[in-house]
Amino acid sequence: MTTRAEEQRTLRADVLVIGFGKGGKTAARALGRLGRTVVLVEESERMYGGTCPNVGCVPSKGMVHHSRLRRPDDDPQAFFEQAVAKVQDVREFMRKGNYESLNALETVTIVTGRAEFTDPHTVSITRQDGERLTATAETILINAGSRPVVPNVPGLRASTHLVSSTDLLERTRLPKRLVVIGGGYLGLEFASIYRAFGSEVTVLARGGHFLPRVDADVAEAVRRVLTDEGVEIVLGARVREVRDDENGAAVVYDLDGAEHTVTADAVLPATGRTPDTAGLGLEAAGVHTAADGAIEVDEHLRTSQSHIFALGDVNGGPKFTYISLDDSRIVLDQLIGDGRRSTTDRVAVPNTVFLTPPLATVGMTEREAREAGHRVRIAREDVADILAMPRAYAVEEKRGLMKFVIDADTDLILGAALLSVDAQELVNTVALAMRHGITASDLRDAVYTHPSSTEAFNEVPTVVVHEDAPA
Ligand SMILES: Cc1cc2nc3c(=O)[nH]c(=O)nc-3n(C[C@H](O)[C@H](O)[C@H](O)COP(=O)(O)OP(=O)(O)OC[C@H]3O[C@@H](n4cnc5c(N)ncnc54)[C@H](O)[C@@H]3O)c2cc1C
Ligand SMILES: NC(=O)c1ccc[n+]([C@@H]2O[C@H](COP(=O)([O-])OP(=O)(O)OC[C@H]3O[C@@H](n4cnc5c(N)ncnc54)[C@H](O)[C@@H]3O)[C@@H](O)[C@H]2O)c1
Repeated sequence: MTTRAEEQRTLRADVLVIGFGKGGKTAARALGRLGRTVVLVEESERMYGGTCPNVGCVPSKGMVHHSRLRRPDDDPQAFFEQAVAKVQDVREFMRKGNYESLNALETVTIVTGRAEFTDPHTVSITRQDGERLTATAETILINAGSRPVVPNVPGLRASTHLVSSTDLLERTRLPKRLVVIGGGYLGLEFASIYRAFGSEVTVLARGGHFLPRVDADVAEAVRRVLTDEGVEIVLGARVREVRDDENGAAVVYDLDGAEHTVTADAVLPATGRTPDTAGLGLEAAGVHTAADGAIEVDEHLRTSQSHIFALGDVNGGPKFTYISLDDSRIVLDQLIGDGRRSTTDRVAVPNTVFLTPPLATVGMTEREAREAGHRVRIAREDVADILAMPRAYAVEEKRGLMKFVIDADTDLILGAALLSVDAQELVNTVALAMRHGITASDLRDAVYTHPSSTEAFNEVPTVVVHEDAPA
């Protein structure tokens, strides 16, 4: 697409945005609507809208959905191909929508090319055909995202079977055997998706504890769901080497002092993502980075140059779309508000790993609550036993559990872990309750629609399985 901007060679604007991610596009839209001139630079025309709608949250959750529609007599390969096509249609719809909604604003100019600072107010933009433009602005927002980390395992980078999450969302060939290195958000979501599509899946997790960020009882329930579906989870595996041979990639790992090998058609490293700052020319701008490449920011997201802000994954904060969105609120508050909003305002931020059923968590674990000095009451129930929640039976998803960590002295909710149908929605209600000091008893006594999953809250807080003795 050729935009108005690309007919000119030097662009001047009030605000320059580097990267079409959630934070950048939200700020660009708000500022453009207020009459500020904005230049938004995005490296790839396939990425209008950023990671989330193109190669992240939305297509991966589309794949979760489609993988669960497969019936036993569907041909796995044909079914998979159709699912990828449907998910890519949604991506295309969103990509276009993202482009058109911003391009429709007279004040906003989208430039497709890679931006690199040449001084604190100027970037040079290189388009794919090699043409160069310059853009300069008083205020600059960096929203360049992150890229996957590929661990330094001999043979992994050279393997023809190495895949990224993006490859797995776009390719139309279902891998017969998928090996995932890493047992975090991405690794477990892709393991669950590809197993449901019919792949043999092995997860090699390096720690001895599965899901160390949740309590052991919750982690065990998640492990059971995945292993019952046929995902093989190897804990404490140290991947030593990847060797391509005639059967695929031989992934060699150490476990308990012995060497093991698992063969795969596709090997997915899911070992975290790192801020995408190499090549941005941050030194020329005088913008400081931390050792891991993250742009250093204060609680208002200002970098070491006070007119340059960093939003989203690139600033080293939690890597979620809703955090990038919240970053845009903070930056907008600095530019057009009263400047009081900051990252320290964030309380009870929920997370969801989109397994089936999803695992959603918020606040403290049982262990963290005790470490923080609380006298803890634990309420917990298996989903199949929650009489107040017939929805689990109606939709035939009775797996999982709900757990609340409650302050036994104040009745305030300190945290929750919900492995349940609809958990990605339920957790937002718990988070809101926590933020506004709504007690566990208030949550229990509220009136909810029927038959809904929220009704579980009428019951689970009453199922107390443990309370610490008074000090
Ligand atoms: C497979 C997957 C699933 C995920 N699922 C979820 C989920 O369910 N929920 C959730 O909240 N989060 C999820 N995430 C994380 C989420 O996608 C990211 O946290 C979020 O998209 C980060 O957005 P951002 O605003 O930082 O920038 P991004 O959306 O990453 O955008 C950055 C943009 O900058 C561009 N760019 C980079 N460098 C330059 C440059 N020099 N010049 C011009 N343009 C440049 C890039 O091309 C990119 O389009 C997932 C991530 C992945 C990979
Ligand atoms: N549902 C969601 O919200 C969602 C889904 C996918 C991704 N994401 C975001 O994307 C980011 C990237 O996801 P991710 O799962 O790659 O990262 P992650 O940080 O969630 O998990 C990485 C895992 O890899 C392990 N690991 C790290 N180095 C390793 C090595 N050398 N060998 C073996 N294991 C190793 C870690 O111990 C950890 O368990 C996440 O931080 C998350 O914010 C979010």
